[in-house]
Amino acid sequence: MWTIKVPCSSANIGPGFDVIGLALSMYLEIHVTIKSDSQPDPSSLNCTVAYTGVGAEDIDLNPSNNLLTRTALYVLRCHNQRTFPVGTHVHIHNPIPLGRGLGSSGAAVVGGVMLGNVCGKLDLDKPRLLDFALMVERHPDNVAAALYGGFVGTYLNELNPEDMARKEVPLAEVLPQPAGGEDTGLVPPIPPNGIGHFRRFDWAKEIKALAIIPDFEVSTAKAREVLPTSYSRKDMIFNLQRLALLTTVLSDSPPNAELIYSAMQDKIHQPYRATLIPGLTDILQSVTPSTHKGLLGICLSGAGPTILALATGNFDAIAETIISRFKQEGITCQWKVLEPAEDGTTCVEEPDK
Ligand SMILES: Nc1ncnc2c1ncn2[C@@H]1O[C@H](COP(=O)(O)OP(=O)(O)O)[C@@H](O)[C@H]1O
Ligand SMILES: N[C@@H](CCOP(=O)(O)O)C(=O)O
Repeated sequence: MWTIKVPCSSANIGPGFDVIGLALSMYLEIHVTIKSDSQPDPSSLNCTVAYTGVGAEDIDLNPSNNLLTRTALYVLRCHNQRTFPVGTHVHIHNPIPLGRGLGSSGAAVVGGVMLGNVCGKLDLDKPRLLDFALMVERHPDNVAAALYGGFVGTYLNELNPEDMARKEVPLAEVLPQPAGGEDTGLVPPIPPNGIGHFRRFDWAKEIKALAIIPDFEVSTAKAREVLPTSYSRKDMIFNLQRLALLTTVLSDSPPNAELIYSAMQDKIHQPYRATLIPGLTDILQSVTPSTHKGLLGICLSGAGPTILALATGNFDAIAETIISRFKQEGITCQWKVLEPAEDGTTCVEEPDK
């Protein structure tokens, strides 16, 4: 039996759109058992899936549709293994809210790649696992943070123009088979080596991440559709100037609230996403280190709608202000104080129970 644990993540941290990611201490857990004395069952690809945790009613348990197991199948098929090993059972326990900007899909993809690695006894290293994950979810910020842990900066190699034009690579394209349909026997596209690159930054131990999670979903795909396809030089310079400081000021101990707050300002995604998230602009402008002691900076988490407030304390008061602003829009929220997840994805073999 194996237990795979993958942290959630908060991408962008203000100006670092599609670049910066922070792994946080809420974990997707995948428990894998393989009973090889079972009967082969080609109709289920030899795999049964159970799911507990958030959004259970929305998650497809068919292994050829479920994002996590389908990603594992992609990895297996790239290694000429058409199905899961006979008798595979995958229990997914997921506390990461879906479609809230906390990297649930990135965690599922990273977990799926690791699942494929374990089931196929492939022994792939993390750089190669990153290549596979990036073929399915092309946001290196979430995926590298979830896989490696900590606070990371990432970039993708320049892809050919056709691939560059596609911001998301649907799994249907990497796994050429209609979901639930007949196995065509085709080998899916093998990822090139070293598609994504990452670098870990230090993180000041005093800084915690307060996540205020509204009770509605914004799909990442939808939150990317509202973004412009080109930007003014002025707005790009605004973000680059702040991003250049951000990675360093978040490692300074003690943290400097004034610098962090201004280094977390953004002009290339949050203003556009405000059309999908009532109250966002007001929250980002009105919750500051001068109004709230302990606050260092505030941003949209990933594609939203979660708000991420970096703070050293006073979490209740900060959360209460943001929750009451959302309440004016008829939106309820939950909140959590999270810490950087330093270890990233882990996979531990345990004796069968
Ligand atoms: N553990 C999981 N197992 C299967 N599918 C998942 C899992 N986590 C997320 N997903 C899929 O990813 C979708 C959310 O992805 P996305 O819109 O990118 O939001 P997020 O910001 O949470 O990553 C879910 O609706 C679901 O289809
Ligand atoms: N950089 C991406 C990150 C999306 O993160 P998610 O947690 O919302 O999936 C973006 O901002 O679109």
